[in-house]
Amino acid sequence: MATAEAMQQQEPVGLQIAGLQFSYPGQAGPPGEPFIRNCDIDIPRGSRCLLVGANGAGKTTLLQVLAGKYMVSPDQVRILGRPPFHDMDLTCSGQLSYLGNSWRKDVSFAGYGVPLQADISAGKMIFNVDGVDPARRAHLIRMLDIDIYQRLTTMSDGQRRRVQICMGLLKLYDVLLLDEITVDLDVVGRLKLLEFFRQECEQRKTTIVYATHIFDGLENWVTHLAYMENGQFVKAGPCPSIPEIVEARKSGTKLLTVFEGWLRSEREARHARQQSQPKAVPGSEAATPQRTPFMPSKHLAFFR
Ligand SMILES: Nc1ncnc2c1ncn2[C@@H]1O[C@H](COP(=O)(O)OP(=O)(O)OP(=O)(O)O)[C@@H](O)[C@H]1O
Repeated sequence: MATAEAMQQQEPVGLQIAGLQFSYPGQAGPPGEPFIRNCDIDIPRGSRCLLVGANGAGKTTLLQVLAGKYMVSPDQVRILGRPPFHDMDLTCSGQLSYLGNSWRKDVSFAGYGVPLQADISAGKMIFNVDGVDPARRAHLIRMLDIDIYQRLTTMSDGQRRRVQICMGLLKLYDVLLLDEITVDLDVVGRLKLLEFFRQECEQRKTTIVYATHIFDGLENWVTHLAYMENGQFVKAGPCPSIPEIVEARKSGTKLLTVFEGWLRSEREARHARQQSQPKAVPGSEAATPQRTPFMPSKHLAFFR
């Protein structure tokens, strides 16, 4: 009998990265290379890909490139077969959506023309969004346990976050890019949301890429994995193709333990490299970090 993962292999590709190269203006990768590089992967529709890596590895940068926020060559990123920067209809039509941390920081505005910190109730905020299936709206409000009569100004960070997530999920999406959106949620809220995402993938073939540092409850949730180190994938693909994940599933080892091992090895290797480099004399040219000058003709990054 075909496994769920084998069946997903037969699905059309939801998201494809091939030969992607990207740097922020002035940002240098290794000598002669861009910061984001070697990030090739095919993620079939209906898959849930976990994006992991140390702080600064490039997860948010990659998700924002996938979301079409920065220009890269059209053949380097395809979402549902289309380039996200050039094909603005992907985001305008709601097929592609990015829910990120910046949303949380940017609390004065949550989209849809409504100030999030206005002295109004959660219900007024949520019901302000047009063209929403009422059953989906009711399901989200129940699943996220939102008190629609509570005023936004009286909410805790986590309660306000639930309203933001609810608004972000009201419309139907084919590809969801999630950038650490569950940090403020309590355990039950987080597990319910993960279950909701699983149903979206299984029933509607939504494709999800989820960057997070919280691994509880993801053992049997994730179908694909991409582990980033310093702007590139060092392990990536369907879970059955990654030996450490296969082994962890067999032995019942937690994902947290696997990722902790990878991150510790990465850190030790980095420290060993730093130790082996010749010490720079403070104040000398070698001690001053050199930045690549911004050259518009060489950098393809244009901000939307
Ligand atoms: N707008 C920007 N301009 C220049 N460099 C940036 C910009 N945003 C991020 N960076 C740099 O890009 C690198 C990757 O950052 P990014 O936010 O993508 O990492 P991350 O893996 O999401 O980290 P974290 O787990 O801490 O959220 C970092 O070195 C960061 O300083």
